[in-house]
Amino acid sequence: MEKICVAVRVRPAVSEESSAGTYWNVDDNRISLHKAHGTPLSGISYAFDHLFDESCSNSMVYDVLTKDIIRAALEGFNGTAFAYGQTSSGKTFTMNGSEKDPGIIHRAVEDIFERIQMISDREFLIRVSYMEIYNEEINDLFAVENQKLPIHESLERGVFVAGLKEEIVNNAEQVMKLLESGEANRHFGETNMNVRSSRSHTIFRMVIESKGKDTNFSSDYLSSDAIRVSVLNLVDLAGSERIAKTGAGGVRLKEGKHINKSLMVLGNVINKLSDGAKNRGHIPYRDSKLTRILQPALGGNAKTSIVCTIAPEEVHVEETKGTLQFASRAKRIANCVQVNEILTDAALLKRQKLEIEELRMKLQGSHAEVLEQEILKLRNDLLKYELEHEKLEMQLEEERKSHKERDCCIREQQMKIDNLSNLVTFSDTDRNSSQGQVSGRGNDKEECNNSNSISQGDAFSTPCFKAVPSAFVARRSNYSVLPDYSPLPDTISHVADEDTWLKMNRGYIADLDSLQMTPERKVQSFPSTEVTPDCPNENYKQGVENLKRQLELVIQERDVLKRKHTEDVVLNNQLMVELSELRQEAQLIQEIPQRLCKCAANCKDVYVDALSMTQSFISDGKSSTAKLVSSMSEIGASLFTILETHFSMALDGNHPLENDNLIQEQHKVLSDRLKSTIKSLLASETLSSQDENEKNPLCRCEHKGSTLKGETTCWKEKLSNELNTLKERYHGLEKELGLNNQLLEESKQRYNNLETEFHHLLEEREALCKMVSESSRKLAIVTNQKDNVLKDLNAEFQRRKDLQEKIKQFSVAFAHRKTSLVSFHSEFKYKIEEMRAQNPVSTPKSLGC
Ligand SMILES: Nc1ncnc2c1ncn2[C@@H]1O[C@H](COP(=O)(O)OP(=O)(O)OP(=O)(O)O)[C@@H](O)[C@H]1O
Repeated sequence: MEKICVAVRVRPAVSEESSAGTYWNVDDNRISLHKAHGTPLSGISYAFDHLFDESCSNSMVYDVLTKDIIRAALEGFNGTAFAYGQTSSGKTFTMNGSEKDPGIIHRAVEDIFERIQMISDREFLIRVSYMEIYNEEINDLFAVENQKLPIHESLERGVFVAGLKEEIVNNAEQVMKLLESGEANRHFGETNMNVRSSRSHTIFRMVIESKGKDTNFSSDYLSSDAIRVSVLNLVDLAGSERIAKTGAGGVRLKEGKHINKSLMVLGNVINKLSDGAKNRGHIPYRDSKLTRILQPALGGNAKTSIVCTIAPEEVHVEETKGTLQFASRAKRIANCVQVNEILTDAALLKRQKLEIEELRMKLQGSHAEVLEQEILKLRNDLLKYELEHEKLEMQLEEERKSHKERDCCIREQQMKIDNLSNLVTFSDTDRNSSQGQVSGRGNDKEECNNSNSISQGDAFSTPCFKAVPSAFVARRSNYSVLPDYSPLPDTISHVADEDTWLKMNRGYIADLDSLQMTPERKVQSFPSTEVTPDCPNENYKQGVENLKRQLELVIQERDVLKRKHTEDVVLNNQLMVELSELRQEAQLIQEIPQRLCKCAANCKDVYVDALSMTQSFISDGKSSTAKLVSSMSEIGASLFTILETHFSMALDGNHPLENDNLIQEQHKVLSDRLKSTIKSLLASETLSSQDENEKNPLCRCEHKGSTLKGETTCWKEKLSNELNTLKERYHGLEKELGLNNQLLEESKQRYNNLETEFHHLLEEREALCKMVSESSRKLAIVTNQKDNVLKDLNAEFQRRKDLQEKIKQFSVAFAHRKTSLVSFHSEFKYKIEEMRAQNPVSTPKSLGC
């Protein structure tokens, strides 16, 4: 993107003005309005890329502002240079110049042909055309018969004027001659402001085509066959004008209206473009032929420079301010510039061939080796990644398997623990019952004694399992409702007999033969920091349950937070939409002062036209009626100017009330003028008519008319009618102005309300943002908690594993003890048998002792 280059040129003053007024001060690249005694007027100061004061020549302007654009045009960039400013400010002087000091167009033409001579490696073809836009119609200045030409648009040519004569030119002289003939066809006219005023906008266009001469390979081989086409527009605009000042009527008036309208559209286009890409919206290029033709130069593909010409006289202050405002807006526009190259088929083919050649060379040369190596390396890397991937997949699979196994194992272990607990509980009951049996066994013994020791061996026989099956079976059947964990005995001596062992191992498939004999060691009771001795398994389960519940809660909370977050995001989006709507509305409101400004300018024109028409009815220009009308005209015009100033101040963001001094000054000047007019009129009136005149200045005119000699009655009536019409129009305008003011007030009010609302919304949005960040923070905490819970679960899992390991050790030790008990039992039996055999008389009773 490239900004438009904007410069301001101050024309030398036409006449010496009284030093009482204001003046424009040029300092480096800044221009500001100063009071007579040198103090700058606040708010009226502008800076530009370049500023040319009265002493600057056209050659300086060309060198600084346009030379680069002209040179870029030879390299294939589109270029446009135009002059803008009020009438008689020096636009034509800048573009066309004089004999002594040729203007931009002449210098550009000469420069182009000089440069072409210097560029040896390219061929150039230059076509020129010259057109004017007169009363919104395009005329060919090279061929007078080509009038009212239409504008067309095509993909290849963009926007173009159909039927416009284009002359192929070979040298500067040829162009100069053509220009001269074109100038002759151009519309000029005399106005109060300029004896030779341009009544049309003119566009001198040069189409520069170039092609490389050398078709062999060169460093620039890629574009040797491509054709570069650039369009250079040199534009001299007609000047904006105040009809009151130019004194235009009839044809001039019509021309002036067209000029003003097209310049207004240009101003609108510049305004929109200066708003920046985001806010600009529709650009009204099509509203005038001028903007349509200049479209590429305004925000399009062209290097553009604008020279804004101003008149330094105090009487033109308002117009100058308008021009400077236009210039400062234009300064903000950026164009997108690029070389215009057209590829012919041959060029395309050649370009592709070269590309293929280049690729082949790359492959064949040492580059190919590097590439091959690189490919090999990449392949190796790929293989490595694949292998790693496979390995990781296998690991993952193994992990999954082991995880499953572990799960199964845990479940099994859990069952075993349950069984053991049941059995331990059962063994207690069993022991109690076996104690009862022992005490009952005493009776049995007695019975045995009675039955002569038939069942002696029963004293050592294993307790009958079938004797207590029902309780055990009942317990087993209620397995699932049994407590999951019961304390294991501290020593294995409590479960010393084989049957009880068998009972204990029901449901636990333990291959006793495979059990290794381990050295006897003291079996630790179950260590558990958290497990209470009375019901540790229950506690474990409960702990796990709690953790699970916590996890669920955390997940729930996370879901709620997520939902809330989504809702917040939706709300935020809605707020953003509302915000952009409000901004658009505010934009519209901001445009109101601008519209009011235009409205005031139009009203002023109408008012001044009407008064100048009235003046034309008065034959005696020195009569008091003429004086009255003329001073009314001036006062009215000044009033409108004040209004315009106020609106333009509002447009620039300055509140009119803030510049109270200026307003008061203007007000004072006006009242002084009014007073002096009334005084002079009063002096020529009779005493009787004086009172009446003071009350009603319009009646005064009538009376004056009646008393003045030499003025016919018919004339008087005409004048009075005219004045009445004027009065009505003036009142109408006053009303309109009042309404506009009211509208402005309302708009301001609305704007303030909107601003307040906007602030509220911003606050709300901020609060929402805070809530969202708070929610995110909570979410992070909850996620953290969840991680902790998962860690706890893993720890729990590990503890269980350890526990199972201990149970296993306990089982091994238990088996070992059992084996030694069994061997002890059989040894004991054997010894008793032996003793019995040695001492057959000893009684079982004594043996039992
Ligand atoms: N920089 C300058 N130096 C000397 N004379 C100038 C300069 N600028 C303008 N003038 C003179 O001022 C007069 C008006 O200038 P010019 O015709 O160029 O104004 P303009 O802006 O083209 O007016 P319009 O819009 O009416 O065509 C001419 O006589 C011109 O020679």
